Amino acid sequence: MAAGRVDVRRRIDVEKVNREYGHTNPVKNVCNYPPNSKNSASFHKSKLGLGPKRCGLDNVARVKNDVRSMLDNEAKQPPQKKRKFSPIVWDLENKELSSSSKTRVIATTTSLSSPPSPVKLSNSDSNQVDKQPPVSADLIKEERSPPESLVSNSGAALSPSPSGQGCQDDEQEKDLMGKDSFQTPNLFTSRWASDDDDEDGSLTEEKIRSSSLESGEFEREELEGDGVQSDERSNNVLYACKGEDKGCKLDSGYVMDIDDIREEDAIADQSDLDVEESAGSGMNMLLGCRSVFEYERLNKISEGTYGIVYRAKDKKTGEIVALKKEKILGGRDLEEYGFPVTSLREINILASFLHPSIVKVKEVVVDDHDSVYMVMEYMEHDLKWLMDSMKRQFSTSDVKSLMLQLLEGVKYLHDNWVLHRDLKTSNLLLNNQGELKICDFGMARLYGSPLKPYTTKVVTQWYRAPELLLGAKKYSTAVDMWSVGCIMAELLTKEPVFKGTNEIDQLRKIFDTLGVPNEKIWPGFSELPGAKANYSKQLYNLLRKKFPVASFTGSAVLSDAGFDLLNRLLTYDPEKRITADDALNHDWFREIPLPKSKEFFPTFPPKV
Ligand SMILES: Nc1ncnc2c1ncn2[C@@H]1O[C@H](COP(=O)(O)OP(=O)(O)OP(=O)(O)O)[C@@H](O)[C@H]1O
Repeated sequence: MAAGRVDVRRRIDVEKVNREYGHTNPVKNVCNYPPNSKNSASFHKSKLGLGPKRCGLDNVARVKNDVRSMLDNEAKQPPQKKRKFSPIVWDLENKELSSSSKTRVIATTTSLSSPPSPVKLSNSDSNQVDKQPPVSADLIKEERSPPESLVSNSGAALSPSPSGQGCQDDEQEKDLMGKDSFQTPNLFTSRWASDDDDEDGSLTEEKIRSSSLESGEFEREELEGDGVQSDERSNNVLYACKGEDKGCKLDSGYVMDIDDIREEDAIADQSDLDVEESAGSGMNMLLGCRSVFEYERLNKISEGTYGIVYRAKDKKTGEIVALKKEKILGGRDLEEYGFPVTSLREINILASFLHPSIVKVKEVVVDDHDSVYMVMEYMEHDLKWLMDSMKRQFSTSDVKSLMLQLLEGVKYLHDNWVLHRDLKTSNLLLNNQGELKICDFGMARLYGSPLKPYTTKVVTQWYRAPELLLGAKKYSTAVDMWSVGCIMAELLTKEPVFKGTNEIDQLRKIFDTLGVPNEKIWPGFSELPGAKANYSKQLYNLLRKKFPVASFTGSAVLSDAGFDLLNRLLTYDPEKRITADDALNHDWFREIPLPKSKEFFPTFPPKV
């Protein structure tokens, strides 16, 4: 094992877990939730006071109270090493820590220096009207900092063992789970041994049916001898990609270089916590989790940069779930951390959150190859796929319903100090109950005050805010709100609104539609690194042309109120861009046609 790598194959110290989490009953198995809690999310929510009732919380003082009570509670616990804020919780063995000189994880101790400003109608329109009430003095005075409660003790428990039985050795497993509750998996004959699926990435109805007949038999023939290559194959995806242009080209022309994340991590390293500080406390993310063999793999849904998503069935309950296999990309992440930072972020954040608009992580499971899988509620569609396959556009009331749910989710994230940083239609899932949920938190991170420099290579290019494209290193929640604006436009027309082929072209497309910004409408614009370049000379905001009040051609129409919301989302100056909270209260959602209720939302043919 390379120096500093996390040894995830530790056994659980059941007694320690019981001691740490104050269990009166011994931990039986699986993830270390306290008695009566159904899953880690509810555990963390109840512990952090961030449960559903707190959704929409915008009172910073209340958050601080949560932090205080959390800290008080912690003070009553046996002495532990204190951590600074970190979205990442893991467990390292101290001896390994000392052997690595560079074992630091990204984190931020920051909070927002400038509170949300009054929102003005802006963009390249020269006549800006201040239509919003001033921000309350209390809010401005309040020093905003991320609640420590959010970042401590979060994360599901993970810990693969070399035994192939998840995190326990055989005997312990039998004791904890009941003698016949666990079927010994054969890695080399299981569907989980291979990342491959059908050539077209999906199974036919017939194959899905036959694969569900009896797990094992069908797969055994299909995948004999395939397992050993699976990790190599998934690694090769990155290497092949990196060989080309140092980055991975994604669905919408977005190039994300793994080095960008590292660059960001290095920036964050300068003042944030190091692993050593985090190692002494927090949950072991790999502690006590079940094996992936509890699930029968059905078909591959998607393969992205950071993970492969499968549809799978819980062998015990028959429940259909989505399993995201976190890719171990090799390189520094693997050598120094033993696990990709992006995956740690995603698991840690998702396991901490519980909101109807955020995809629910049920548990984390492992296999014998040290692969980690996030088990999520299964959602039938993502909005990108849906719009690509739909013949008609969403109606205005459909779009309002989707936008409200999206804004609720974004508000929840921002209230809880998280920037998603990769909002796009393929990261918005929709189920047949008309529920929208945000997924893919690989790029998400905590934010706080004072603003810190982060990498600008976040957010898929078409949804990337102008401040990021122009190289601003300090940014905040407004980057997500720009993406929400792009998503609103796309939901109305079924087409991405700014479809640049590269970063320069992306800016050109934005400027061609909204006009070139200037110091008057965006103070500080001219100081941005990219502002000197010679872009378009187009001075006017032509957005209304793309979204007229009426149309005789069947193209998207937008009322004045709807256009006002879109314009406020696609406002150049991040300080003036509308917040999720204000957007939720926008008049557009109160005018006819009203948002469609979820029960009446149309259903669509399944993806598989
Ligand atoms: N819970 C889920 N239920 C159903 N499908 C899902 C679920 N989560 C993700 N997917 C599908 O998998 C796709 C990729 O998921 P995700 O974005 O989390 O992976 P990723 O590797 O980070 O992808 P990318 O590189 O595109 O960002 C989604 O667009 C969606 O189609």
